[in-house]
This record gives sequence, structure tokens and C-alpha cells, in this order.
Amino acid sequence: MRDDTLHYTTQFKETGFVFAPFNSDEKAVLFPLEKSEFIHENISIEENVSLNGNTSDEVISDKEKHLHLVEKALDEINKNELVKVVLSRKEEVQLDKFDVLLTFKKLLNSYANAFVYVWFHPKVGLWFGATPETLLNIEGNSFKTMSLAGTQVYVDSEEVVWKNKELEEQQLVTDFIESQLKPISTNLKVDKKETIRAGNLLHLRSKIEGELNNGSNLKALIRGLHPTPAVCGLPREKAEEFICQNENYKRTFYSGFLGELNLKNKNSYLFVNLRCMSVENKVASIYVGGGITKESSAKKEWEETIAKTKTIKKVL
Ligand SMILES: C=C(O[C@H]1C=CC=C(C(=O)O)[C@@H]1O)C(=O)O
Repeated sequence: MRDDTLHYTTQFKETGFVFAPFNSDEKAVLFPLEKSEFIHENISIEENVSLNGNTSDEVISDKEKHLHLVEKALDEINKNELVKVVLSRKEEVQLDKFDVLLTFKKLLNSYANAFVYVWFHPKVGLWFGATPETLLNIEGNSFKTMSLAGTQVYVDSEEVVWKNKELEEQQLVTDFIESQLKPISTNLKVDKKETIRAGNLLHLRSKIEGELNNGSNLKALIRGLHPTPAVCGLPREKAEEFICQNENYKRTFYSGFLGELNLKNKNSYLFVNLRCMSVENKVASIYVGGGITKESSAKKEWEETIAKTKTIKKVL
């Protein structure tokens, strides 16, 4: 970007790089291509960068608050008000030293299979992430998306057994995506569940693809998908309301989406903003969440968020 003016997109018709918040009523920030410089560079990721820096002891933990939040959601689920809700928290880490480029390089080095980014706008802030989740790839009328949910810690193999809780949690996401896409697409294909690795974690994923109907457009696709129950819940509106009223902080761009919008041949590549952090005044805020269903245990959900912070902590 050549200046610090904030631009937004509401129709997703512009060309550029989009950075959208979780809350779909709030505006998505756009770096318009015509006001930006597009620099293509092959970064060497073989550079020897040491990992594991200056965190751990100074973590301000909010375990009690998170346990309470999950219990409250379980009450709503038991009353049949919600089927699933993704609950998250923000963990703040004081940094002794911090180098933007080095942090970005460490992320690139550590997560070859993730969409790794650093994003900065002087009026919004500095964000980093290494996300395993594609929201949407669209080339012409053909699109690809995925249903990603269910987590276990990677030990030494990707050949693992999944419990019912995770299988159902991910199936809810697949079914939601399918029902949202059916009215606006054709040739919808949903692949079998597979296990994928994202750093120290494993997830369940089903790839989904199809073709956009003639009368439909990118905005309908984005609005249909975001937020999926991988980051929000079911029913969508009730889960979103629960999140906004009960989480102990404001998500802003965590679990929103970001990426190239209508670039080269009008193709878009959008990712869900997970395993991310914002950094301000040498404090890193790491954002982590997990899906709560009737079979969840508050303690395990807490532990899952701890495991998820490791993606980012590894590079601090
Ligand atoms: C909401 C997050 O992850 C989502 C993606 C994969 C697995 C998830 C889970 O097992 O709960 C979440 O749905 C997060 O990492 O903050």
C-alpha cells in the first residue's frame, strides 16, 4: 500500500488482498491492487533460525474463565438451544525481543503446509498466522473449500483413531457447508474424511468442491460459508450471539478470513484466520479456540487451546 488510507470491501468485487473480521456485520479491510505494489519474491526458508524464544513463564493464563465459558455453553447445548459452538480465548505473552521479519521467517520455516502470513496496517495493527484452513479457492466458476474440525495432538503418526466426539463435530461442519452450497452451486462433491497434520496437531478434513451457479457470485459464496461451524457453531446466528455475548474478549480478525481477492484471472484464494496472533507494544496476543458439542469436557477443551497456542509460541 502506498499510503495509510483504510479501504474496505462489502461486495467482494474489487481486486486486492482482503482481511475480514469474524463478525460478518463488520467491514472487511481491503488492500486494493491499484493502490498497492505487488512484489513477488522467492524467500529462502532454509535459513537457520532458532526456535523457542522468550515466552512461557510470562503467560497470563485464564483457565478458570475458559472452563466457566465452556460449562455455560454445555448448559445451552443441554437445553437444546445450541448444537455446537466454537469458543475461544486470547492469551497474552510479553516479549523481551521481537523482530517482525524473523518471526515471519520462523513461521514459514515451521509450517510448510500452512498459509503463512504477516499483515500490517498502521490503523489496524500487526497480525501473523499459519493457518491450515482454506475458506475458499475459486477459479472461474469452480471452487474448492473444506470442512476442518476435530483436533488431537500429533505424537508420532498420522494413523490415528478418532473418537465419536470429533467425528460428529467435523460432520456437523460438512453438513452445514453442503446445505449452504447446494442452492448456489452444481456438481457438489464431498470427499471422505481424512487426517491432516498442522504442526503439532492433527485434524479431520473433508475436501469439498463444486461449480457456482450462473446466477450466483463470490459474495453469495463467501456469505454462505463464513462463518462455518468450524469457527462459529450451529445454529449459526445463535452461536454467533453466544460468542459475542460470552467470550471474554473481542475476536476482531481471529477466525475471520484473509487472502487474494479477484487477483490474476479474477481468481480468489481465501483462508480462515486461525493459529494467529496480533502484536502490539511487545505483547503478543495469541488466539485459540475449539468446538464445543454435547460430548465436550471443559478440561479437555482447555487443554486443546493450550496445544493450539504452541503453533505460534514455537516462533516467539
Ligand atoms: C477454532 C480453531 O480451530 C478450528 C479448526 C480446526 C479444529 C477445530 C477444533 O477441533 O475445534 C476448530 O474447529 C482454532 O484453532 O482456533
